[in-house]
Amino acid sequence: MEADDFQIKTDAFLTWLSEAGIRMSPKMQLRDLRSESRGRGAVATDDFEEDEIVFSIPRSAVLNIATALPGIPTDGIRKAILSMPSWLALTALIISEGVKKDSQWAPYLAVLPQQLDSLVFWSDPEIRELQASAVVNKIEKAKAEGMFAKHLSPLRLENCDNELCHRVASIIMAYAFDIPEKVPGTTNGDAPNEEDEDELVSDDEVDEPTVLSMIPLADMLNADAERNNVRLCCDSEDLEMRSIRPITSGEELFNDYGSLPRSDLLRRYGYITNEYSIYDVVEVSTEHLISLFRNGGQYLDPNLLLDGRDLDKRVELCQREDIYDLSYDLKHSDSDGPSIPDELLALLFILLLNEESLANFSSSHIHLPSRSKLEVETIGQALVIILQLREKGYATTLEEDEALLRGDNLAHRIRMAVEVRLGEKRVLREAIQEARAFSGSNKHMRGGQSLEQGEKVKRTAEESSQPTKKGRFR
Ligand SMILES: C[S@@+](CC[C@H](N)C(=O)[O-])C[C@H]1O[C@@H](n2cnc3c(N)ncnc32)[C@H](O)[C@@H]1O
Repeated sequence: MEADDFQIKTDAFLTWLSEAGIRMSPKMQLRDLRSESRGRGAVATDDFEEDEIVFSIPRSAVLNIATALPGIPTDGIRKAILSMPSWLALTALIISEGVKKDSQWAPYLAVLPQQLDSLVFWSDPEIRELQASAVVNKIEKAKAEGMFAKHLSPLRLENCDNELCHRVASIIMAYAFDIPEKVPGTTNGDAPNEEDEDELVSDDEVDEPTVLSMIPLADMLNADAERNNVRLCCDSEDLEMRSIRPITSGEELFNDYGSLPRSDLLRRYGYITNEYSIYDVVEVSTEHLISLFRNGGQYLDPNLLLDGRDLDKRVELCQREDIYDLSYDLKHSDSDGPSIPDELLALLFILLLNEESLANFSSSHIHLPSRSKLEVETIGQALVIILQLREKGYATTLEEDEALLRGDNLAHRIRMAVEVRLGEKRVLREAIQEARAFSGSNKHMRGGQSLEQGEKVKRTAEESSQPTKKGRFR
């Protein structure tokens, strides 16, 4: 019964696509990929060369503020929608179209999902399985509900409750595109004139205004990190999905959702694949790091602690040097750089500088040392402690998570959560290894002398309980 319903909706959508002027290459098909847990998706049924049009969509078929606002009958509601943040405006428009019997987009709206696995729909126990992942603080369900209450409730749209608002807002997060407001090179869609062309040259630093849009069919494409083979092009009158490399018959057509860590992919799209693990990150909170230098005497040598004024002075220096951030992302090392970002090393460098070097640095405005000079032994040792503490914030170990995933009794969401937290622990282990290898001179560091003797930084409890780890501080 459900399968029939799925196919009926797909067929009605395909008919609508053609009536709405969407032109599909005969070399592609919209397919039912539920057996592979990917809902609908598009597949090549013949080879494509690079830069072929896979399908094109007239702007009139797109659902956005330009096309859907005129369908709102009340002047006051139109004005209110125009003054909202773009995602809320689009939420209001989709909800309004959803209750219209004669909506121009009805067959399209019917293929959008009723249920999603984005993190906003997870229960508290499910979210707890993400453990110390920073993504937990980015879900912001209550904040979204505050926005619904402020902006959408006053419109009194039919059926508009938190559940529907979350569903529509999450569909927008996973399905919508930001496209240029105008066809590039034109003013309000007219042919370019000479003045505009001059402006385009001189203003190329200025961001093009964009409009958040639901683009039928373009949003039926799945994504899988580096496997993307098509891209939406917005530089013609019609929007065009084009191949970005040769595609062989039978390949799925994959769009690019971005280089997202699996935590964010899960939050925004409700799925993960191994392909995205290369983008995994771990956030190290600056607040936690600073508090360790303020009162973390049970982990750091008490001689490395700083009083409030000294800490404030050093934080101000970090801000002056433009390396102070609320958090720092660790990642897998790759051709773009190492696991630990330069800015985090620079922050620790300033926190660990001895008084004399700090005074020189502070007054003379000399530049921060280069990366290789920041890879100082003392900084590495402090980092190992900071990162091990970060790792201990997760309730299970990397090895326990690996064992859990070897079993086949995990519910879908729990398995995804374990994959995400395990991916973060792998990044942490890599960063710890990287920090352990720092061997630069401690000359300008506080307590440098003793640190070289391996006595100033206390071993963490974890280190002493893991005899297989290299005992740098022993
Ligand atoms: C833009 S839509 C793509 C169309 C979607 N498959 C459908 O049937 O409506 C994005 C959603 O597709 C699913 N998706 C995309 N790529 C996927 C993949 N590689 N594996 C599993 N699900 C995927 C996720 O549910 C995601 O939120």
